[in-house]
Amino acid sequence: MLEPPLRLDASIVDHWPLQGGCAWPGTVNTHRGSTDIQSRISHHLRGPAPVLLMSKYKLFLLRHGEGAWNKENRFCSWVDQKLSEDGVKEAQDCGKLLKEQGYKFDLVFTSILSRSIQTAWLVLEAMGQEWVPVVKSWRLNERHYGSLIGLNRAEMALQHGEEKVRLWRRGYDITPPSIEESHPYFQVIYNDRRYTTCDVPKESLPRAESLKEVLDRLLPYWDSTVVPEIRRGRTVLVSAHGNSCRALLKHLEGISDEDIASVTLPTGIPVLLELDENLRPVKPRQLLGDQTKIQAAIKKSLFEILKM
Ligand SMILES: O=C(OP(=O)(O)O)[C@H](O)COP(=O)(O)O
Repeated sequence: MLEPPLRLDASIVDHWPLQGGCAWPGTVNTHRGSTDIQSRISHHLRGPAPVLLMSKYKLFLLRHGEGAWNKENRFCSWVDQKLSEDGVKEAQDCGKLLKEQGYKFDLVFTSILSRSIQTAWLVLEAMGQEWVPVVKSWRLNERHYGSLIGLNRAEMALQHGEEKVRLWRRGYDITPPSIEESHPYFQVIYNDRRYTTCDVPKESLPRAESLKEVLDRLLPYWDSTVVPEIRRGRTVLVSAHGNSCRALLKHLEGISDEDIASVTLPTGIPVLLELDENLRPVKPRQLLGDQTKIQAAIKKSLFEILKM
């Protein structure tokens, strides 16, 4: 069997032959104690009596279709933007693809931001599965980008330097400056009725988050609400955001704090994870769809964020 590469980097994105549409997560670093699916699988394949890791559950993660502010290159975060025309099409195409491939969902989880909910609806509609329950939680919201919300990333780079913006965007435990009451989107966000429905008082909701803090607020919900459904054998779709999905991938795949920087998800592309009985991946994640387009989108995003 072809040995997978040790890390996802720009050259691997370029040259590594995709196997069955798989994108191998950039994670090894067993010395840091991360649980690493590559070594788990290699271990099983190299052992005297190879044991095939059994896929017990299928889980789908989806970053919503393109939103208006994705197009304008602005930090959208907790601002409730709708999908752009292209984003609507991405979500519909995603649903068509999942239908063609014969997948059936039992339950969908979304954030309480419209772009993830609208994406879930469009996917279910295209699949003819509109009746499937959709459960919403703020804990799947996009990362709270604090005072950066609404700002254009390219302008930010000119003002603060590319390195600073790269750290704010991809440093695992770097929290951007908090949103202040004088911020143009403060009232828009915190006076929105949806934030009175959360399982914490409005005053305790975040004012800025690192990716680590996203994972910290997401995990209790994941463990208490989503995991039991997966264990019951339900096929779950999580329709969420770039960073809430990255946080989940980090958790499920045991990606290191460093390597998560180079994991990026294109909008509207479903990610299939096959998990064992302990909810650990048994094979590389699969980004479903046209592999040439997917790899081009990943490359573009990695170049833009990390200049890789
Ligand atoms: O709203 C956002 O992501 P989303 O489009 O997945 O909801 C963030 O602005 C993503 O920003 P980043 O890619 O700089 O982390």
